[in-house]
Formats: sequence, structure tokens, C-alpha cells
Amino acid sequence: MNVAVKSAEKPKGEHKTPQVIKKVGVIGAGQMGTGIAHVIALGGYSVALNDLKKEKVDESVHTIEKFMRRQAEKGIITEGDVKPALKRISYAPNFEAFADCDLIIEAATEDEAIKRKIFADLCKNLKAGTMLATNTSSISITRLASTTDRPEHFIGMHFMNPVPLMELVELIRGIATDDDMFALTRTFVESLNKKVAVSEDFPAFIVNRILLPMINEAVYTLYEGVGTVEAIDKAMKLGAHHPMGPLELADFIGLDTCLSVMQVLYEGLSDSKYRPCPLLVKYVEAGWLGRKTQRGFYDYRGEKPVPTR
Ligand SMILES: CC(=O)CC(=O)SCCNC(=O)CCNC(=O)[C@H](O)C(C)(C)COP(=O)(O)OP(=O)(O)OC[C@H]1O[C@@H](n2cnc3c(N)ncnc32)[C@H](O)[C@@H]1OP(=O)(O)O
Ligand SMILES: NC(=O)C1=CN([C@@H]2O[C@H](COP(=O)(O)OP(=O)(O)OC[C@H]3O[C@@H](n4cnc5c(N)ncnc54)[C@H](OP(=O)(O)O)[C@@H]3O)[C@@H](O)[C@H]2O)C=CC1
Repeated sequence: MNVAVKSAEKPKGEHKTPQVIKKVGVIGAGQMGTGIAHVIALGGYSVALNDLKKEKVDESVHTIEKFMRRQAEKGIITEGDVKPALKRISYAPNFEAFADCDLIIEAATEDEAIKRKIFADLCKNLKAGTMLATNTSSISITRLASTTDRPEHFIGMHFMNPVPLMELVELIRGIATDDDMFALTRTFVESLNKKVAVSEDFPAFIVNRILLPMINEAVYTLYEGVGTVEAIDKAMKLGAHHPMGPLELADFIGLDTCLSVMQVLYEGLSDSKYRPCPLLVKYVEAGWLGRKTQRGFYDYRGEKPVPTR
């Protein structure tokens, strides 16, 4: 489905918001870029998926196919939806491949330097009306927008993990994001059957301002010996009805991402309550990043996950 909204006539020379989104570029084929490409392709849009290595994109498309077939088996989508959706996903070997995109969603590593470099390199390859979005969990939209030639057409579009199952997308306007852009991206997100929550552009927005300090507190609970990994996750699943324990969730998100978000909160709000737990730092420094490296608070290399502490 292509999304169109009436956009007010722009004075000549300004970047004109395109009135129709047909093709979307996605930068980063990790767990989030993979999920974002999945739902956008199913939404009827063409998707150009880029990562540093082609193998990552190949792996991503394989994962998308696996989960789409599962969704079809369960009747969430039809068998007939799968092939056309997969056909709409192409490999973007470089940013030139985004020249005909109407929207680019950046979903690379949660590292401001990486994101700034991506946006600085990206814009010269794009047509005037192409809009930009970032899936960042926490970093200032206003600051990232300032690295581009189109801050008025830049927005935070924060999908939740796992993207195909989570209904929410947080929309975060930078100080310059214009009304047309906001309206168009809201319509686009809703065309993916997602629900929007609007956050102001402050560190970690709404979800992660609340969720990540809870996860960090769970790591402190482990660090101080209040409970074991197993006890902490069991307590919160059975005691607070969380679908995943906080440490299991941290492994699912990625401990590097969790640490990055806590650092953004700590630096951005200058409050010691956001100090990342030293044990979280240790796990990241060890390269034990959770599911994506097969080891974090749990070891995933065997039959079932085994606590590592
Ligand atoms: C840093 C940030 O910004 C962090 C954020 O994203 S904030 C949001 C963080 N995320 C959460 O809090 C998620 C918490 N966890 C949950 O809600 C649930 O455990 C869950 C939705 C992830 C899984 O649901 P579940 O009921 O436990 O069952 P589960 O079996 O794991 O998955 C249900 C189905 O979804 C499918 N599924 C799982 N992951 C999938 C994926 N990535 N893509 C597509 N389908 C998927 C599976 O196929 C599964 O079906 P089958 O088992 O029949 O194949
Ligand atoms: N994980 C989560 O639960 C959620 C994460 N987010 C956000 O989404 C973004 C991605 O997170 P996630 O998918 O978990 O991270 P991953 O580490 O799973 O994936 C990031 C991908 O981006 C690639 N990458 C790094 N630099 C570049 C570049 N310059 N150009 C293209 N690709 C690049 C990485 O490659 P390589 O590994 O080779 O460096 C990796 O494949 C982050 O901003 C994160 O905060 C948002 C919601 C939830």
C-alpha cells in the first residue's frame, strides 16, 4: 500500500515532502532492521536493505522468510502474502541504491558516532524529498537531524523488539521536524498496523526512560547479590507478570544496546540514578552481549538457556 497525504505547498527551494511513500530504505540488518524490513514489506512497500556486510542482509532475509512462513502457518498472514512480500525486499549494497527511496529508516548500532556518520554520508545520494527516520532507542533526534541537510524531514521512528509482534512505534519529533513530515510518518506507521505514542525529544524518550532503568536495577540486584539470575527473572515474571524476566529481556535487546541507553540517560540527565551497573559494563566488555552473541546473563549455546551467574 502506498501512503499519501496532502502536503501544504512549500516555498520554492525547500525540500518538498513527497506525497507518496512507495519505497523505503533500511540501514542496518540486525534484529531491528530485520523486523522493520519484515513489517514494511508485508505492508506492501518496496524495501532496500543495507548493512556493512551482504551476508548480514542475506541472513536477515532468511530470518524474515522463516518468520513469515510461521505467520502464514498460524493464519496471521496468508501463504499468498509471503512470496510477494519477500520479492519486495532488495539488497542495497551502498547508499546510492537509496536514490529512489521516499523514506530511509536507520537501524544501525546504538552509537551516536556511527549514526552521525551514516547520515552525513547518506544525504548526497538522496532525492530532495526523501525523508529520514532513525530507530534509535535513546539518542537525541534533534542532534542526529543536525547532521543532515533536511532536519525538517527527520524524525525518530522507534519500533519495539520484536517488531512483527510489538504493536507500538514511538514517534519523536526533532526541534525542526515539520508538520507534514509528522503527519506522513504517522500515517505510514499506522499503515503497518502499528499504534503510535508520541514522545518529546528527551533522552530515551518514554519506553526506554522507564524500561532501561528497570533492567539496570535488575543488573544491580544481581551485582549486589540480592538474587541469582534465575531468581530475579522468576520473581518478575511471576510476581509482576512480565512476559520475560528483566535479565532475559536484556539479553534479548542486546547488552551493548542496554548499556548505550543507560549511558545516554546518565549523560543526558546528569543524575546518578542512571549510572550503568558495573556488572553490565563488564558483560559488554567481555563481548557477552546476550542472544546475538549466544551468551549474556544466560548461555544460549546448549539445549536450553543456562544462567551465567
Ligand atoms: C532498547 C529498546 O528499544 C527495547 C524495546 O524494544 S522496548 C520493548 C522490549 N520488548 C519487550 O518488552 C518484549 C517482551 N517479551 C514479550 O512480549 C514476549 O516474550 C514476546 C512477544 C517477545 C514473545 O512472545 P511469547 O508469547 O513469549 O511467545 P514466543 O513463542 O516467544 O513467540 C510467539 C510467536 O511469535 C513468533 N516470533 C517470535 N519472535 C519473532 C520475530 N522476531 N519475528 C516474527 N515472529 C516472531 C514466534 O514464531 C512465536 O510463534 P511460534 O512459537 O508458534 O513459532
Ligand atoms: N535491540 C532492541 O531491542 C532495540 C533496538 N533499537 C535500536 O535499533 C537500532 C539497532 O539495534 P539492533 O538491531 O538491536 O542492533 P544490532 O546490533 O542487532 O544490529 C545493528 C546492525 O547495524 C549494522 N551496522 C553498524 N554500522 C553500520 C553502518 N555504518 N552501516 C550499515 N549497517 C551498520 C551492524 O553491523 P555490525 O554488527 O557488523 O556492526 C548490525 O548488523 C539501535 O539504534 C537500537 O538502539 C530499538 C528498539 C529495540
